[in-house]
This record gives sequence, C-alpha cells and structure tokens, in this order.
Amino acid sequence: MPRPLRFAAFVMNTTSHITHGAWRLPEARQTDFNSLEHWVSLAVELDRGGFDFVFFADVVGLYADHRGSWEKFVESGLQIPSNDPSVIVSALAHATENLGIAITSSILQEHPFNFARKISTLDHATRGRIAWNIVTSLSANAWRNFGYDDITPHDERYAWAEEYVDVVYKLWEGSWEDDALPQDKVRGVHGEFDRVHKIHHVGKRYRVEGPHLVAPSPQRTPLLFQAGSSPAGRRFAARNAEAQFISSPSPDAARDLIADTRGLVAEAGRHPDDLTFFQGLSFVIGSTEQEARRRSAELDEYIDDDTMVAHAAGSIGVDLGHYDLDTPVGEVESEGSRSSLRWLREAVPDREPTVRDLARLRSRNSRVVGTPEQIADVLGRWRDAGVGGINVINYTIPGSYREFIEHVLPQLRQRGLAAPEPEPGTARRKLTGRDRLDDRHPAAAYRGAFGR
Ligand SMILES: Cc1cc2nc3c(=O)[nH]c(=O)nc-3n(C[C@H](O)[C@H](O)[C@H](O)COP(=O)(O)O)c2cc1C
Repeated sequence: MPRPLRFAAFVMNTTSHITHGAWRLPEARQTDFNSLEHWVSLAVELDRGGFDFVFFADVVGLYADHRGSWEKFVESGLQIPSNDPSVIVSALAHATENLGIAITSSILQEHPFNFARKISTLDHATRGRIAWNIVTSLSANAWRNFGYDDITPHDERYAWAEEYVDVVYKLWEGSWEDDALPQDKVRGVHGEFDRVHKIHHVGKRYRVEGPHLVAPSPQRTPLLFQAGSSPAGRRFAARNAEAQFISSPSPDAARDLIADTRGLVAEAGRHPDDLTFFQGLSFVIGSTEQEARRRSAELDEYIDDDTMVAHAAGSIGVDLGHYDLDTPVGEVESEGSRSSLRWLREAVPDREPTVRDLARLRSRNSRVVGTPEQIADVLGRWRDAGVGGINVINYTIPGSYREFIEHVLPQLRQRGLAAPEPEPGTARRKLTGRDRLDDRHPAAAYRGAFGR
C-alpha cells in the first residue's frame, strides 16, 4: 500500500499570510498572532489531531510596491506586522509531543555560524523535531534591510545559498564526532578534545573557523525544506532538500514537476525518492457538496482581490497595482519568484493570463471544496501523482485546522491516506524513517572530514 500523506499546517507569525481578507471573518483569530498562547494552543491542537508539522513561513522585508507604495501592505496586514517564528519554537516544543516544527530562515538574515548554533540548540530543545525551510529572500526591500543596494540576482542567490549550506553542514555534521561529550565526572572529562574539530571554512562570502559551539543534537542537520521551482531552485532542492513545497495547479502538473525534479535528484547523486513533495492546498468543507459551495461563496466575499494582486505581483517583483484587472500579465521577467509566473502560465494554459487571474487563482486554484469524502478523493489523486505531503493553507486560525482534523482526517485515515495515529520521533523520521541524514546527502561528506 502507498505511504500515507504527511500534513503540515502552513502558517506565518502574522495576520495575513496567503488568503488576504480572510482575517475579517467573524471566527478568524489570526489577529492574535502576538500572543504566545495563540500559537501554543494551535500547536497542541495540531499535535493531538495528527498533523505532522507546523510550518512557519517568514520574510525579512516588504514585497515590491503596489501602486507605487507599501501602504497597501500595512493597511491590509499583508505580512506586516510579522514576528520572528524561531523565537517561539521552544514554547511550542515544550507543549507538544510529536509535532515537527519547521521554520523559514533566509541566507540573508543571519550569519551561518550563528544560525547553525541556534538551530542545533532548537534541535536539542525540540528533541529533534526542528526543520528548516531554506529561502534566499525574493524582496529587494529585504536586501536593503541588510545593507545591500538591491536584490542579488536570482541565480546568484542560489549560488550564495550553496555556500551558506556548506558552512552549516560542516558545523552540524563535521565539527563534533559522536560520543564527544562523555561528561565523565569520575575521569573529570567533560568533552573529548580529540573528537571536536574546527572546520576552517574559507569561501567567497564566509570565513568560519569553528568549532561548532553545540554538541551533536538528535538530527544534527535539521530536516531540510525548500520551495523554489525555477531551474536554479530545483537544482538547489535536488542537491540539498529532503522536502520541497510545490504549488502545482493540478495533479498532472505536479506529476511532471516531480518526475523532472526526481531526475535532478538522481543527477545530484541521491536516490530519486530522497525528496518528498508537499503540495499547498486549502479546504472548504461541508456536510453536503451544496453546503461546501455555499461556504466557499461566502468566503469569496471576504477575499480581497487587490491585496491578492499586491502579494502575487510583489513576490514576482513587479507592481501591477496600476493595471486594470483584465490586463494580460505578459512575458514578465523578474529577479523575484519565477515559480509564481510559471505557475500562472501552467494554470491558464489556453490564453494569456491577466492580472485578475493572478488574484483569483492564488486564492481559488488551491482551494478544494466539498464533503470529506470528496476531499479524500481529490487528495488520493494528488498522492497518485507522487505528492507525499499536503501543506494545509488556512482561511481562519484555528478554524481551518480544527475542521480538517475533525472532518477530513478521519476519512483519510479510513482510506490509508493519513497515518492511523500521530507518529513519534524526529522530524526526519516522519519523512525518511531515519534520525540523521543518509550517506548520499552532500552534508554527509563532512562526517569525519576534520579529524586531527
Ligand atoms: C509554498 C511556498 C512557500 C514559500 N515560503 C517562503 C517564505 O516563507 N519566505 C520566503 O522568503 N520565501 C518563500 N517562498 C519563496 C521561495 O523560497 C523562493 O524564493 C521562490 O519560490 C522563488 O524561487 P524560484 O524562483 O526558484 O522559484 C515560498 C515559496 C513557495 C512556493
């Protein structure tokens, strides 16, 4: 029997992450994002309900201007204000048993030495449940926040990311040998000097002597997620990632993307199945199809098309705010997200997509509307296309997750589409059955590489 799907709750430490306008729904609590209790209670609900991961998106700057200004972002709560997700991870870990906790962190925002130390500390604190979504920051404002004149060009960002991960792999995998921390009170030996090594990294952007300051944690390297779908993004994912977030417009499109990317994984010297694909989807559930459709139409009343355009165009790096909604998007090329453009062209294959398509498709194309049985049928098709997990996008927090847990997961369990019960262990174990990276991963080459 094929493996059950894995489920991640896709959230951000902000009010309006993806489905803009939904925060105005009467039952929406995402405006409570400043409250630690809000996140702890969601994590506990996800953990008990059988979600495998809570996944925090994050950005370190604004998207490209909308109608020449960033006013729209503030006015609509579009990812501003947004809080640092890494700071609340320990509290979530302390309150939960099995839930994997994935955070996004850009190569831009933190020096790799410090980032490696923070993640190792969290891997200890979560008992190996931490995962890292590797991003390269697609907003020019983010780059200017860190002292650069402008965004680093697209493919150059991925080259930079390769050096960044190289540094953290050396620290996580190569600096400390296993059994290097005996803490032997009788001998008076806390750490074994012969088993702890400096890494002496010298590269284009970083010089890091080491050693790593944290002893080996349950996973050493955190479970690695990545989300780029451009040629450079996919090559990076193929070499480094263990899970990739995709936003394919259909199972067929996902099948092609997955086959193609698995080929790249094999070219990178790994096994094609070393990468698990998580498709982003949202759900509107009803006890009848009619009820689900009515709820979906009610939801549409709240979706704010103009803010949807601001987000979508802003992540591509262009300002479409001045255009009429029926204007063709054209052959836009940008230094921002190339996946978004590719996705739009795939989703509207028969004609030139318009600005309205960009707004509508972002909120509606990923939406699955129906009874729990119908939703299970649809998820079965995604699994048959090779998808290994679903990134569940919310309309309301906690409502979207509560409904999914109560109504959909039981149906999925009956069909073997969801695991029968929450799975214990590390984040990596949930996807690969192992706590540590396998020997095929490039980071594994640093094991034992820095001995005296
Ligand atoms: C599902 C999904 C989630 C993403 N989450 C984030 C995020 O939280 N922060 C971020 O800076 N970029 C995020 N991105 C952007 C990607 O990391 C990547 O920069 C973008 O897709 C452009 O890369 P590409 O041109 O290789 O596709 C996300 C992309 C996708 C598809």
